[in-house]
Amino acid sequence: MLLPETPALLALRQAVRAWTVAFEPRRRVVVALSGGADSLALTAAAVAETDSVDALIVDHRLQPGSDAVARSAADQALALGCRTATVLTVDVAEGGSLEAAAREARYSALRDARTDLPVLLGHTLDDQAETVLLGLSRGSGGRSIQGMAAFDAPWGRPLLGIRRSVTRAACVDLGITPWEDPHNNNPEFTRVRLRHEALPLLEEILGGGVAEALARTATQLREDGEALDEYAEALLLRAVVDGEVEVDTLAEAPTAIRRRALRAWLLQGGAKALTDKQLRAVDALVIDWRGQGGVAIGGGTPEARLVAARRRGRLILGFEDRRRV
Ligand SMILES: Nc1ncnc2c1ncn2[C@@H]1O[C@H](COP(=O)(O)OP(=O)(O)OP(=O)(O)O)[C@@H](O)[C@H]1O
Repeated sequence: MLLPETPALLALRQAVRAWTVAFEPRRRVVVALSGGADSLALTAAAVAETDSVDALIVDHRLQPGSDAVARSAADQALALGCRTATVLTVDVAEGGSLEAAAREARYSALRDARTDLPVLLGHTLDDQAETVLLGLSRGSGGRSIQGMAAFDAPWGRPLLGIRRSVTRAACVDLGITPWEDPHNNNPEFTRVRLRHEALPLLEEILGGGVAEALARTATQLREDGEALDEYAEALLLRAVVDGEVEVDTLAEAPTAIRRRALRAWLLQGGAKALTDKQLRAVDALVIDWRGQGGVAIGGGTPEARLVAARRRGRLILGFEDRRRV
């Protein structure tokens, strides 16, 4: 299908072209297609800008008629010029958050079906802005507000600089009708309220440009974060001896790098759901040593706690029997 040269479609093609040059020189991609405007517009641009596009559509089977929605998205993908369009049917685990379970089932099915190609997702600048705001509410530093990466293999996000209004306009230009997910208007979801209530209010009060500013901030923080992570990794390499960390080597480093090194060491040692409070307590073993006891970290077993402690100038991470008093 030859695409009309409208401003929306040209902007989308430019975004996909830049992404492909940066991350996929083979010019072969998979597109994760929900049937919504973002991923449909992405599919059209990917067909125009790469040599081969396979569409994967996940049917979560959570709503009546979901098979027809998936089938119709597959037909649209083929009409747009995809090489293949495959519907993946998944079973969503019950119990807990349905949204999270659906996401997990979706990403796992996409990962299994992608062969060795990157999977492009239709996240836009608006999604990025919402992600930053959601991250702010978690409040655990730069990492939680650096948003989504343009490429976090195998997941590619070429549209992070594109407004949602542009993907809508592109669908109009293409004469295709996107599917509207009923969840996108359900105010029970925090993200939906951010989209329809919080962001428009912020735009009004602050005079516009808020979504762009949030997305720009995310990009900058991600770049800074990646650099700091690299320094932290190098520091850790110098500081670790037989799995233990030499305190003196860490203590010299600036806080941002030292904390990142400690975080990486704890995660490598099996820490789970590490909190800022735990990390600060472990950091205190390095820079505020008063002979205090070890710090219990999530990631132990029912019988044993995972504990970071300081012994003879080194940090050690080990299991401690929970029955011990
Ligand atoms: N049913 C689906 N089948 C295939 N791809 C999908 C499906 N649903 C979503 N996607 C892909 O994921 C992108 C993001 O979708 P959406 O914003 O609905 O996801 P989300 O639940 O917010 O998940 P995320 O955690 O990835 O942000 C879509 O643009 C599309 O590329």
